[in-house]
Amino acid sequence: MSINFYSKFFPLIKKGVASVPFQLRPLSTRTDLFNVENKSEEYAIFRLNKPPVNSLNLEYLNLLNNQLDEFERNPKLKGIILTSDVKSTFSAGVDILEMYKCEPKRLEAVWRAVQDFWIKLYGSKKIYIAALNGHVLALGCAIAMSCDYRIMVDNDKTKIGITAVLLGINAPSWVKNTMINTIGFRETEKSLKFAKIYNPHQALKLGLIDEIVSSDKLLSRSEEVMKTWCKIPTLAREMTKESMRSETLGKLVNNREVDVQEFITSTMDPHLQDNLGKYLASLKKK
Ligand SMILES: CCCCC/C=C\C/C=C\C=C\CC(=O)SCCNC(=O)CCNC(=O)[C@H](O)C(C)(C)COP(=O)(O)OP(=O)(O)OC[C@H]1O[C@@H](n2cnc3c(N)ncnc32)[C@H](O)[C@@H]1OP(=O)(O)O
Repeated sequence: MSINFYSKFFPLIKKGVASVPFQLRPLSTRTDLFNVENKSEEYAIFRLNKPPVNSLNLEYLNLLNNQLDEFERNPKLKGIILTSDVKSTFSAGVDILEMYKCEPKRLEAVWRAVQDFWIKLYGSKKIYIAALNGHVLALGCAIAMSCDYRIMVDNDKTKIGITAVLLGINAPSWVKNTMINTIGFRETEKSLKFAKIYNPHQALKLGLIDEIVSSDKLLSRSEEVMKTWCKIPTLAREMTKESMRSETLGKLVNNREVDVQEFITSTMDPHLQDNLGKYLASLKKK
């Protein structure tokens, strides 16, 4: 079995690693939109910070993709805790303004960046723990499901799920596959077909998340889990992750153009544009 999982799927990144010698990174990286805090040589906390809801537009996706590459380039780093500094929201998914009345070229770039993000995250050999401080919707939910473990705050008002179908959208197959791998086929079918949104206790029962903790314990519990997992023999853990995920990953890696075209065609559809307009207005009316 190949252990060169990351380089198999990311030849350009491999090239970067080969040509740029590893350099020691500063202890933390802070931008206006996210914050990386290296807790030790072994793991870091990666906090999204794009109020009000960490929606993902093209520029933000590009920024986050660069940061994922940065993590991959650090051979000592074993894991990342992905969380959000935005009060009550982990992520509301793609910025709907990128999809509404959009230019096809820009929409294509957005979706390619979404694909890149998922491929990098789902295909990473590192340990990703999602510390879900708030709402986890649409692509935000796909991101959480692509991590290795999900811990969510104990707050009945916090929502997690994918409601694409309400807008007339058939979720992309890689999102469906990620969900099937997380909660199984039947629950995925019900969840997507009926636009199910769950509170943390419902999500735990389903296996969509792995643990619930009070908000003050979210990070300490995530770090506790991370420290335990960092002790697992690295190579064996990485090989196990690769063997569990390569088939699902390959389905998008080998099918990116079709996925892009499907997304553009369905998003540009006048009926969907109409729905998106009404949806945006309803979000703003609240
Ligand atoms: C719409 C297409 C869905 C497609 C799904 C398809 C497949 C799933 C897999 C991949 C997905 C890809 C595409 C997407 O991810 S599209 C994003 C879909 N996201 C949502 O439907 C979430 C919508 N948001 C909410 O439900 C709530 O905002 C939330 C529960 C997250 C937070 O509620 P809260 O009450 O705290 O805040 P609000 O007042 O609702 O929002 C504040 C502010 O933010 C704006 N906003 C919210 N979400 C988005 C967004 N995704 N994009 C852009 N802007 C967003 C909202 O309009 C408010 O704006 P303003 O009034 O302050 O101007």
